[in-house]
Amino acid sequence: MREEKEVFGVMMRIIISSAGRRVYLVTWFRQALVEAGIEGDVYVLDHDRRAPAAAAADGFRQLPPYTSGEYADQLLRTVDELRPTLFISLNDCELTALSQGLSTRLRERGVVVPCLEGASHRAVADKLRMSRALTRIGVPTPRTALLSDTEAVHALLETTPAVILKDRWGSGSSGLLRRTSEQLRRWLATDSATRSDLGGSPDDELVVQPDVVGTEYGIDIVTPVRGGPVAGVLARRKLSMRNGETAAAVSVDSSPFAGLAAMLADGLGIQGTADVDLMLADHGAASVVDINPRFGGGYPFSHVAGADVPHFLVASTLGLDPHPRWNTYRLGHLGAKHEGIIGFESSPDGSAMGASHQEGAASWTARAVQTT
Ligand SMILES: NC(=O)CC[C@H](N)C(=O)O
Repeated sequence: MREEKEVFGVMMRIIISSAGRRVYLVTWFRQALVEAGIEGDVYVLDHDRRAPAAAAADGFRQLPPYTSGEYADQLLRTVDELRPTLFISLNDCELTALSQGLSTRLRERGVVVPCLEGASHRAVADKLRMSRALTRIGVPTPRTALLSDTEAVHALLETTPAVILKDRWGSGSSGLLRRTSEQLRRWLATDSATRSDLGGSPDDELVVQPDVVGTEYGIDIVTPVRGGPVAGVLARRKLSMRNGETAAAVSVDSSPFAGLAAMLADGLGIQGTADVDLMLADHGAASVVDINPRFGGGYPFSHVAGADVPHFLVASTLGLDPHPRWNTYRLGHLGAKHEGIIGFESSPDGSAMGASHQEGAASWTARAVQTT
């Protein structure tokens, strides 16, 4: 696929579901289409009709919450209406639904849906299961025990001076607490009725892991959208976190992570892109602490350094050769996230309708103008 040549006759509609605040991804997918000369558009689906990403998209449809019995049927109706070529989700709950059969129903409609299959998805969504699954496929990961499994926790405390506790089903570092092993031993020795609250979650919803001293890295493992060998790995060293997401990071050479990426891609059956957090201990050993089978909060740092995963995913969906530059980026490039704001064209009741720079939105604007 060459930027300067138009790909005649190809019309590609991309749906980014649960796009939320990730305006940049909508923009980068739209750019990927334009730069490759592919006619197409990017639609956003979200429960929140004021989701910022909706304002950056060519079109928007509101969906019920994932917990609603209406969610799956409404999603299928929306897909039948919009007939996308590629459907990607940025939300872990939605990815759970996709991995449990919804992706099959979308694929039956001819839509390309990169996601993990059920067992692999369960393995990455649950940190207890993840540690077992990764150990089984030979990927280093911290020893993990459920807080409610007192025996396993005591055994783990023997191996480390300090531990971290985090949400078993959490994303990023949600619910993260640090305790010395001695503090946790004392906490466990206290009568459960009079114990201080530890993070607010029930004991079987928190996992305990050794507090690995080292440097945190984030990588994206990129594979073809229908699965296959690793096509690229993008890496950055995290400098700061905010709300469970990387806030500042510097791009680094990904080659030290190539072996690990291949094991994960093969062991889990990664499709498209997966965001992986790693700790590199001071003595050099890497261990995987979190896996999100989607674009995560770390990808923007690789993109601003020059990588272009949206381009690769578009090419992979259409069976075209990607431009090899998608997988190159400047090393040592520092990125820092900042606040942004986007304007919506509004309907008379104030609900978000889309942005004014797009064709689709232009008719909404006209409709809004007519009715006021
Ligand atoms: N929310 C997420 O995507 C998880 C955090 C992500 N791995 C990051 O480093 O930003």
